[in-house]
Amino acid sequence: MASFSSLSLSFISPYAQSRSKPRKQFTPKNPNLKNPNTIKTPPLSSASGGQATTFTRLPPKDDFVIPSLSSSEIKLSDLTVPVHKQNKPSSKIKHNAREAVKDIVEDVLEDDEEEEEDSGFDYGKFELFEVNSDDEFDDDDEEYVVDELGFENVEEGEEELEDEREKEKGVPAVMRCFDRAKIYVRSGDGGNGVVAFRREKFVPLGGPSGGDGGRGGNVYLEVDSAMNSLLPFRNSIHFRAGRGGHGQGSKMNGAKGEDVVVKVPPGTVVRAAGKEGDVLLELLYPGDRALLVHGGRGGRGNASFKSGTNKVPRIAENGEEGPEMWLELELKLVADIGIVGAPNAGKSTFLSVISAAQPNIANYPFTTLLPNLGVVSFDYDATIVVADLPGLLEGAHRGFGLGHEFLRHTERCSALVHIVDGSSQQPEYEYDAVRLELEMFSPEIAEKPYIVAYNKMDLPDAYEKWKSFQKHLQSRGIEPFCISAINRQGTRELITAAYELIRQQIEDKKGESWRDPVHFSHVAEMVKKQRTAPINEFSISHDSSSNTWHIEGAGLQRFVQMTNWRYMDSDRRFQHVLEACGVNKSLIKRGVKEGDTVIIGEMEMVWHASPNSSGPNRKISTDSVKWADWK
Ligand SMILES: Nc1nc2c(ncn2[C@@H]2O[C@H](COP(=O)(O)OP(=O)(O)OP(=O)(O)O)[C@@H](O)[C@H]2O)c(=O)[nH]1
Ligand SMILES: [Mg+2]
Repeated sequence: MASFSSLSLSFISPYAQSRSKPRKQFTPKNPNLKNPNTIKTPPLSSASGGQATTFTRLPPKDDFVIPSLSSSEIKLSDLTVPVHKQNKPSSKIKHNAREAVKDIVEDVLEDDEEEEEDSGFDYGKFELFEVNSDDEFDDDDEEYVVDELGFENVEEGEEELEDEREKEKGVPAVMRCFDRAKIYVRSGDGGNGVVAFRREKFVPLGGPSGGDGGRGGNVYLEVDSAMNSLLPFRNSIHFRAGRGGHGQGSKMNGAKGEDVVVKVPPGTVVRAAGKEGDVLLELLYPGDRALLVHGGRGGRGNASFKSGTNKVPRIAENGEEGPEMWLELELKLVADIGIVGAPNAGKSTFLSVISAAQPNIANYPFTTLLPNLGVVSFDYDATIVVADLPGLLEGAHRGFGLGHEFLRHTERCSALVHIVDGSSQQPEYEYDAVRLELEMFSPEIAEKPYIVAYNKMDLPDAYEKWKSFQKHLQSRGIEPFCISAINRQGTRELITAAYELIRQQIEDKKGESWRDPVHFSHVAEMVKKQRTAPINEFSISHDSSSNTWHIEGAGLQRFVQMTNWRYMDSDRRFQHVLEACGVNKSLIKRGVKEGDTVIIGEMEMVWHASPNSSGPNRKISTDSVKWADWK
């Protein structure tokens, strides 16, 4: 209350006192921007298109967990880790002659690498698939069981720890912002109405001529086909539409506030912030547009209040404040085919040879940190969009590696191409691990049609293992393709086969793509409905310790906000409305007493009971002046 009275001194009208506005203050993230109001309303094309980028650097090492080298088994998930040469586990048992030859070749290769590499770190992954044969192939069954159990325990503990660490560190900002963003939108306030009277020579008593305020600008979301990520929202997240112009004399109405159109990429899902799962909108195709919030209504000028009983109204309204909302955007890429596989399998290489996309390709895991899109054109005038996703690791569904961040993009794909690295130690194991991750992440994704492609057939190592891999998959009823992405061998056949899988769906979609862009307005209507609730819908709560009555009701609050207390007729109208909508009656029924505080929206009033008119009266700066005194 003390702060209230100090506030009132600076108020324009000696009569009026307003409670401090409850509107939230939005502090900009950038500390250099001291005043949030200095953020300019962006122009119509406020959020320009951004490119999905491929980063060639490895993510910071801190983001990945160094595996326990003492563990008896190196897991697929360990691939992310640069392993120190000296500690690298080596396979001791040769399963057969071919393995032995391979190991010799590897040893030679390792020696070469050691000479070249000064850092002592090796990002190559294939060695890490090795299973420490000491445990797995131990002849002594009992020991094996004990070892296995012991290992299981250690593994569980480690996994929990790793989970926690992963949660703590999260993923780099650029990856988080690629497909998720939180934005603030606020439509423009309406302009104020004005009190004016026509004064003209030879026109005595020209009558009221105050014009209405203009309506505030609307906020729209629109799909921009040039965008393919939500990265532009890293820099600007506040979108405010322009305020409507104030009314003027000679019945001149204020200008309409400037609209704001926030551009988003195709496939953007919109939720109200903090409400998981509550999808407000899905903007899928170019040109789709949604009206998010209507601008505030312009306040009426005194010309609009002229009536048979009041020909000289001295009243005008404030413009309605524009509604505001925080929204969460999520991008789900609209790709027909998703390329999945373990890191370094050759996914980006495959995309680069089947489309014009130029993703970065390098011989280490996690070259691709953000998904890349490519368009594949077939001879017969059909095109499909293919997405190359970051590599998947064992444990991806629980947050290991990077792939899980992007796994949900596969939800919209009609089919998957699963690339297996033929040069890995155990391609079958790599295949199984990735499939398992897909299944664990979402059974729906796992049910999508998919094609398996065994890559790097040009390498003798991969060539040798192809037959056993093929048999392994055939035994499960899957016929794998073999390709050499780098030499473009088998790639055309592979993508054509993938296309055949989804041909029907593509043709169905074709019809859809010719549809007119959809214009949604249900969100704005919903917000409007909430704000323009009937004025007689309110609830009353009483705080007996401070003798305060709170009256809650969207319609009433809006009415209070639009009442311009500068004009004397506003008070009369306000009292009349409170009487008419039943507030006074309800308060009397609930036992309101002389001097109790009544709060409606931003307004704090004192209850005065009198024989003629009982009702809440605005507090006035001097207690000696009473409503009845100046009525
Ligand atoms: N010999 C051979 N090497 C290949 C083939 N395809 C890809 N590679 C190489 O394998 C390495 C990894 O290729 P990428 O296309 O970057 O693999 P990726 O699956 O996209 O890897 P991440 O993005 O890290 O998950 C690169 O050095 C490629 O040159 C192939 O058919 N034969
Ligand atoms: Mg890649």
